[in-house]
Amino acid sequence: MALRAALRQKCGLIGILSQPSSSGSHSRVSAVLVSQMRNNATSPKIKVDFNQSTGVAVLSMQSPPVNSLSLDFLTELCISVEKLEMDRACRGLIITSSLPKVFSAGLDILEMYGKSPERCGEFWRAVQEMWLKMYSSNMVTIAAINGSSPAGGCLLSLTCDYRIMSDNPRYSIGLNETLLGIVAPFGTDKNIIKNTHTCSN
Ligand SMILES: CC/C=C\C/C=C\C/C=C\CC/C=C/CC(=O)SCCNC(=O)CCNC(=O)[C@H](O)C(C)(C)COP(=O)(O)OP(=O)(O)OC[C@H]1O[C@@H](n2cnc3c(N)ncnc32)[C@H](O)[C@@H]1OP(=O)(O)O
Repeated sequence: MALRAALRQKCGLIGILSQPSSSGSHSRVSAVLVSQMRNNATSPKIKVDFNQSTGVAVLSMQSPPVNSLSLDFLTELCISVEKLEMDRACRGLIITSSLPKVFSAGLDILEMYGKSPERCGEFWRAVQEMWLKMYSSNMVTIAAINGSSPAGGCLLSLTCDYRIMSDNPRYSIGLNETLLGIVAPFGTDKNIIKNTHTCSN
């Protein structure tokens, strides 16, 4: 109830949480997705539904099996958020998963093994861009965590203004990446590459 009151106060988003799927789509966002589909051989990993009447967009992560945050995924996510950010009609963003049981498994582990230093740098820059873009967003952002959300998945939800998680004891969330020997690198390119190499060796 406190959350609903806060949302009502901040930007009149009451009612959104109880109707996560939108009734209408936004033509500009659709154009972006069509363009992404043209550029990507694979199907889109992100689906955006914008509801004109509420000013709220629902961004659904749809990258089976576990919405892992690969470079492609992060790039698509950032483009989607950036486009919504530029739309003054869009005041709120709900991030959720269209997969059963998993919100996001965090960073794609395969991006951290056997890759060139250049690719590692590109990947970690994309991670950084994602959380900076989300954290500094002008939109009211909500993570609707409808499944497990370890490590980078947890980070993604922490970048949002609000988090709501399904009440299911089988879903876990937390910053468990050190269990895998992964330490998030510092901000400079030199350290990013050095640190990522440490992880993959
Ligand atoms: C530059 C940075 C600057 C600033 C950072 C700021 C702050 C720092 C704060 C935080 C840093 C955050 C760092 C994060 C690092 C990471 O995220 S590392 C990844 C950690 N993730 C995990 O350990 C998750 C492991 N997976 C699971 O626990 C389960 O898979 C999950 C509960 C998600 C789902 O379970 P289930 O439904 O049973 O599915 P499966 O386990 O059977 O998995 C299905 C297939 O998916 C593959 N998979 C799972 N997770 C990943 C992954 N993370 N990456 C790639 N692939 C993954 C799994 O292997 C299965 O594949 P298969 O079917 O066998 O081929």
